[in-house]
Amino acid sequence: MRLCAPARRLAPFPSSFTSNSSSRETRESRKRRSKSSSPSSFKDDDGCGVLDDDDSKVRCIALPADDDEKVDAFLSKTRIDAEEEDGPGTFALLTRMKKEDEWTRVHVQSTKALKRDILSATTMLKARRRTTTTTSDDDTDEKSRSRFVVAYKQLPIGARKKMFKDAERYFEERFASSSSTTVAGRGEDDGEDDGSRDDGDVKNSKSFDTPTTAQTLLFSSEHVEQLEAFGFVVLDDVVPEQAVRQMYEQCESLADKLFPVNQEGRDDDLASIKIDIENPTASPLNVAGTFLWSLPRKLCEVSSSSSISPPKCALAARERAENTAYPKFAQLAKYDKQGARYDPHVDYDPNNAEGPEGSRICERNLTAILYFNLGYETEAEGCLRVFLNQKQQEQDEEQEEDKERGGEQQENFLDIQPLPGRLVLFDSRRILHGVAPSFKRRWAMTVWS
Ligand SMILES: O=C(O)CCC(=O)C(=O)O
Ligand SMILES: [Fe+2]
Repeated sequence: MRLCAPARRLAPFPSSFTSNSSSRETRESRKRRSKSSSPSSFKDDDGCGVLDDDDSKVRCIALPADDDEKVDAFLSKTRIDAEEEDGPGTFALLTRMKKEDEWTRVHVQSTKALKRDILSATTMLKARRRTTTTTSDDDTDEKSRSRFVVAYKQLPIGARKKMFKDAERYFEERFASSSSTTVAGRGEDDGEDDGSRDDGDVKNSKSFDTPTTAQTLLFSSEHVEQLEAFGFVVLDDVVPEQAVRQMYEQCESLADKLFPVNQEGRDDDLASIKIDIENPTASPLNVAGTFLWSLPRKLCEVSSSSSISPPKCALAARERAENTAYPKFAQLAKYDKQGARYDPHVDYDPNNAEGPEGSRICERNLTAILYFNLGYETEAEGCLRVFLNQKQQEQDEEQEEDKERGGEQQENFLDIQPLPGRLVLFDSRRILHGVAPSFKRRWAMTVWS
């Protein structure tokens, strides 16, 4: 296995795991907000407009699709900007596609920086509109119909999920005659944890050749022993090159459908993909997800055929993976910005029981990550940084000292390159890890079983 040379001790990653810092909206800021946002009917001069729906308490804002300045000015005027005290919030967003005359619906949830989220979503939708609409003889008509509609409402903490559902219903009734693409960026995430809740789905319109399946013969007893001893194991080329390529292509086709987590300490964009394990070859990423969900069983099988006890994390993961009542999701993550990273964290949080049973953070046992990064073969950036646990580190240091007295001390982490077809498995409850700054688009699929 090719690993990056251990870098310096990790300075820029503060040990901030999950942030729970979203401040509650104060009475004053609510007052300010309601004073500053008065209109009660849809005004449409300037291409901007606001509608407050008294019954649903949803505020709906229409923004021109082609004028960033106007959008910016309007959002500032309505005071949903990052400077204002961060209140929990929810919004959803629609744009109208010209040709098919369909609504594309994008959901975004946010507790912070609402304006930034809206702007990045509008930018993305504009880009998508540009690539999907052809030049038309009826440009005026397109302009008049192309605008973004944002519905949002400020909420007390804890009420977000319900509100999100309400906003969704509101959109359905008001606008959505048909929706061509559904993107669930952050699903039921309440925006306060690591943003990787397993919810929502991405339906991909592109059709693929029948994907090649991932390897079935995978683990040796050494791999299982490594997982037990170190808490993690790395396996290369678990997916044939052709299959990695198909997976990579599907990732790229979904690139503009992912949403930023907007959480301190991480810069990835996410989508949660529903995995149909009954129909593994439904799409290349479904192959990948099915494969990742099959790993706990494989680990246990290899253990029993080699007469070694399966690692505890694998046993617990198998139970979860094989419970057919639990929905199966995989997280698709894209690190796209220059220097995008994910600070050190542990995937498991015993206190986080949000979401449906079977996909809660407090239930995670085994983390399985598959990389699709064609073009990363020679890069030493965007490594998965695994911190060696103390016990192991002490052992390594002792050995090192035995070998070369006075030699350089062993670093306490290992950098693992996100190479295409590489699989990394680790104990979700034991392993502290992060993503070192990446300077090239980086794709990973993760399943927590
Ligand atoms: O993509 C990776 O290598 C790791 C990402 C990660 O740690 C996570 O999403 O929890
Ligand atoms: Fe993680």
